[in-house]
Amino acid sequence: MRVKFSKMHGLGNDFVMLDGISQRLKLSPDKIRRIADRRIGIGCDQVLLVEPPREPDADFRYRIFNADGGEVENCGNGARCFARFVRERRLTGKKRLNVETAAGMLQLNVLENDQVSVDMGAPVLEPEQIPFGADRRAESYPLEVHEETYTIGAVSMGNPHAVLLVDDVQTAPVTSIGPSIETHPRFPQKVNVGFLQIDSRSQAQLRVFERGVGETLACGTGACAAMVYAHLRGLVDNQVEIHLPGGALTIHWSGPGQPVTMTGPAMTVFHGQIII
Ligand SMILES: N[C@H](CCC[C@H](N)C(=O)O)C(=O)O
Repeated sequence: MRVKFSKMHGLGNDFVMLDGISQRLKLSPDKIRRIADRRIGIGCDQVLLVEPPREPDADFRYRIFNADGGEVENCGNGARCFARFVRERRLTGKKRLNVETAAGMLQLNVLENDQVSVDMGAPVLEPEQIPFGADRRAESYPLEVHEETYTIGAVSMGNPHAVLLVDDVQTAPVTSIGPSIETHPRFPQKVNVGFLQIDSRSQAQLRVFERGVGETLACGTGACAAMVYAHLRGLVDNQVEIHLPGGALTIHWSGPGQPVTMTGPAMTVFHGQIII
């Protein structure tokens, strides 16, 4: 089957965008893995599928698949690219979009100069909703990994995140303990793992070992989760510029129960057809 796609990225977190409205697609985990494979396919961190909405007040439904083929609940960088994609493909002329995801509704606002702002909804902090194994909700949690005990934050942005504070993000053990935390038994649906260096009350640096992918150049939900954890610990103000290896995102959050807003770029690289 020939399938049209657009290759896009948000700060180097790269995506294959598929229009499931103008073309009938039958995807499987194996097909997703082949599309995402950087040798036998197109290559990407996530495959994003645009579908007609099921909710009455949604403009579109958008589904997210990690490179390992697993479907997940949310993708921040992907949401910004999604907004640009549906406008470029003339699927809408709107600049304010309501988008249905497995994690709930997102509000997207297309701004000038390739920027998109996303209302990511309120973070979820109750352990059983993350899900994370803990007796009760706490500001941070001890986590045993390879006979070491790490202090983590646990936050869901629709998808689960563990966040560790580090002194130097360049030397953080992203690839040595990232995989062990990603598959830690206290995270029954696995977890994205963020390593956060706080430089001031409004500036921080972050690297993320993403569930189902590995380390990416940027992670939008990871930036939101990391800012929420730092804010809960009283270490940052209500707006923080999070610097990831691929570039910076502006995250705004004013406290529990409030939505997190993420603003950043979305770029289209090329269009093509793949035979799957
Ligand atoms: N790996 C994530 C999905 C993609 C998130 C990331 N690419 C973003 O921009 O938020 C997960 O398994 O929950």
